[in-house]
Amino acid sequence: MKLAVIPGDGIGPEVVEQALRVLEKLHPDVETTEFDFGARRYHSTGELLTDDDVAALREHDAILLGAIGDPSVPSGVLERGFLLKLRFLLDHHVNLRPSVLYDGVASPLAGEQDIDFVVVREGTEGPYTGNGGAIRVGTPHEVATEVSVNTRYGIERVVRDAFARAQQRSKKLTLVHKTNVLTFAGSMWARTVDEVATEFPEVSVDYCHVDAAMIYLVTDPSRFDVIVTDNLFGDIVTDLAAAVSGGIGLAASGNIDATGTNPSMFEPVHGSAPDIAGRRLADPTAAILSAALLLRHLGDDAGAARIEAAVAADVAARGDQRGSTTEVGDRILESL
Ligand SMILES: NC(=O)C1=CN([C@@H]2O[C@H](COP(=O)(O)OP(=O)(O)OC[C@H]3O[C@@H](n4cnc5c(N)ncnc54)[C@H](O)[C@@H]3O)[C@@H](O)[C@H]2O)C=CC1
Ligand SMILES: CC(C)CC(=O)C(=O)O
Ligand SMILES: [Mg+2]
Repeated sequence: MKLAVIPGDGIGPEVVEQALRVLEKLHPDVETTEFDFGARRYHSTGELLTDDDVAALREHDAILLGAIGDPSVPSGVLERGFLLKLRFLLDHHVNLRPSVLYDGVASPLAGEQDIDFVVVREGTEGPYTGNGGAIRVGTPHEVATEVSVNTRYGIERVVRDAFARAQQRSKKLTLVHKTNVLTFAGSMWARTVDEVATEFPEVSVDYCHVDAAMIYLVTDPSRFDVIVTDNLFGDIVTDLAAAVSGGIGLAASGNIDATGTNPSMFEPVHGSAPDIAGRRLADPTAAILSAALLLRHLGDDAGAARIEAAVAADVAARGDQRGSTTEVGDRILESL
């Protein structure tokens, strides 16, 4: 396995270190190439992501990323100029974000909870494409636009992927959008879901406006199995999904090119957490579970299941005594 590793900024290197230990334990022959993308490289060279970088990344079977973003760089420069650019260039159209409440993990929600759903977030379109601009900047008459780009091609492929996952799971798919207000894009999403649904007659289809979906995520998360949604809604929904499922430190994700043309990239849902960076306080579990998604994507289901079992055992045992980043890694490695 040829693995590109992007530790990135903030807590990224701390959590990636632990995920790599786990991957190397299961695949001692893994060949890793480390890339120094992020704030430090940007400050020293001015570079974010060059054509040569992308070509080099394409030489790998998969990419493991920590996080990108740093307070020393204006907001958006690294996020847009590196992270989104990379997701778009590698056509990571399926942004896969499972939410599972593990046994023994406390949810902030009251009562017994049964949370096991996956958000299939579109990863290459929506309002994240940089289609917009600003005029009269800095004046009282400034105007800014950020246009959401939705293509039939882009929606259909992610919707079909979500249906296929629902077919393999509990056969229930929920479209989350805001069709009552964002009528142009919303209509295309809803019609596409209706059309693709005819290929999956066993999957029942539900729809929630995104605002109501946030209510149900807190009051009745068990109603969800597979959620399909656009890039912006999916970003927001999955931070709340993480919070109700035991915290952002446990939430894994995959940025997948489902055609297999480009290497897919696996990363925690969280960001670089500058508020705790450098203090060994970060929970590396999300990065470790992202490594499990990586292995499953590459066909090693048994390895992925071993990591998930080790994590399940650890989160059940740790209670609120998680310990340092390294201690969590040590325990999960030991359990493996
Ligand atoms: N995929 C990526 O690389 C992402 C990058 N970002 C970037 O990260 C930077 C910080 O963004 P924020 O909005 O603060 O989001 P964040 O996800 O980095 O942090 C939000 C909160 O969660 C906590 N947290 C995050 N990961 C944790 C972990 N593993 N263990 C324990 N606590 C954890 C942080 O301490 C903070 O209180 C920004 O530059 C942002 O653009 C944000 C989200 C995703
Ligand atoms: C920083 C953004 C580009 C990414 C993000 O928040 C996410 O993918 O969850
Ligand atoms: Mg996010």
